[in-house]
Amino acid sequence: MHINLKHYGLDEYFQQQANSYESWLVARVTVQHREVYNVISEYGEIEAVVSGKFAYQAEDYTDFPAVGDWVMVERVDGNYGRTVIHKVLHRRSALMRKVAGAETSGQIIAANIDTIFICMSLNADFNIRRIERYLTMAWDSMASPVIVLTKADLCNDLPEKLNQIYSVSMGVDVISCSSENRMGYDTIYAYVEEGKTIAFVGSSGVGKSTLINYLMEQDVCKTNMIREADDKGRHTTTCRQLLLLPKGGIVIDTPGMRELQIFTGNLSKTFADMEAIAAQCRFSNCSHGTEPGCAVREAIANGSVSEKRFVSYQRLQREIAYAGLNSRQLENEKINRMFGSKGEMKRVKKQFKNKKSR
Ligand SMILES: Nc1nc2c(ncn2[C@@H]2O[C@H](COP(=O)(O)OP(=O)(O)OP(=O)(O)O)[C@@H](O)[C@H]2O)c(=O)[nH]1
Ligand SMILES: [Zn+2]
Repeated sequence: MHINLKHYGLDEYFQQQANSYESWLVARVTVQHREVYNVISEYGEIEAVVSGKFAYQAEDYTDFPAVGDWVMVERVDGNYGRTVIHKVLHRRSALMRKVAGAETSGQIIAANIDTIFICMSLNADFNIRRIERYLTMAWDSMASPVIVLTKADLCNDLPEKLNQIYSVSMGVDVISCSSENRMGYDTIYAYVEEGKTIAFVGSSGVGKSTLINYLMEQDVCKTNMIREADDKGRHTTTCRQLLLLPKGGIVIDTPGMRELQIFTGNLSKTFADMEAIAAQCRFSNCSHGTEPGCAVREAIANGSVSEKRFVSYQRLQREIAYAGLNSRQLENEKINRMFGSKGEMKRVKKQFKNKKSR
């Protein structure tokens, strides 16, 4: 069996990293169970576990592979048994969430997503503040967000809702759609590209599965069940979490994507307007409370910024602080996410130089 991994999104960025591990095979994670993964290599799909050394060296959950990750595995003959994951290649993007409980460590929900569709229905689920949260998270993941408003058929004030969305979406594309008449579906399709990975987030019931089934041209869960051994060797069936679309492109749909809590957020992009105004406050550390010369309070007073948006901005700021990370840690976190670690970044740079000078 020979599988063309380009269809699964293997491009120059990952191939170049993979080239530096000659004795291992490059593969992409398609399913994550608790400790067992499914990975697809050019020889087909196989179960995999991380090596003992890998687990020992991992500092937190984010170091472990996630669905969408490109990994280096040991070569195995034939498509049976389990292979060993030795390395996670540097992620181009990573969607994170808080780990349940009080821990401040994050968990990767999915990696290497190119376009993330933020779904919200135009009826019951409609909530501008929720869009702000998702946008903040999407920007931070380094995937490009697109807003998808579903159930347009159940909405009788679309222009007004769209205006509300535009006021917070800052140049992000907005698509409204309906499964009733397939309005907007072609526009969504236009974002799907050979070798590019997409994902859908949003509250339960907004219509994510409906859209995925449409793109897959079939009922995903019914047709993509795989039989495999669980941790205890029992045979179970699971749904693939990374799927090839029939006309090219890849969709990631993991249980964790379906409800997301904010872990880290990139406020400066979602709230570029607020930050620009805040930069004009007399004091650089202005809390926009009672300080004199506060440009934010002035903007609210003269109506150029809505009070609600300001409250939402402050709440998100607090949440990010609660996640236990200051801006410096956030930066480090980003470097880690992109390059594995600072040491790893140096190693890759060096490798690249050596290659060029050869
Ligand atoms: N009227 C209308 N109903 C829709 C539309 N899209 C989806 N639905 C219905 O909404 C319900 C929920 O849709 P799903 O696609 O299962 O929603 P989901 O976001 O995948 O939900 P979870 O699996 O819980 O995350 C289903 O009954 C769909 O038929 C739409 O555009 N218009
Ligand atoms: Zn101020």
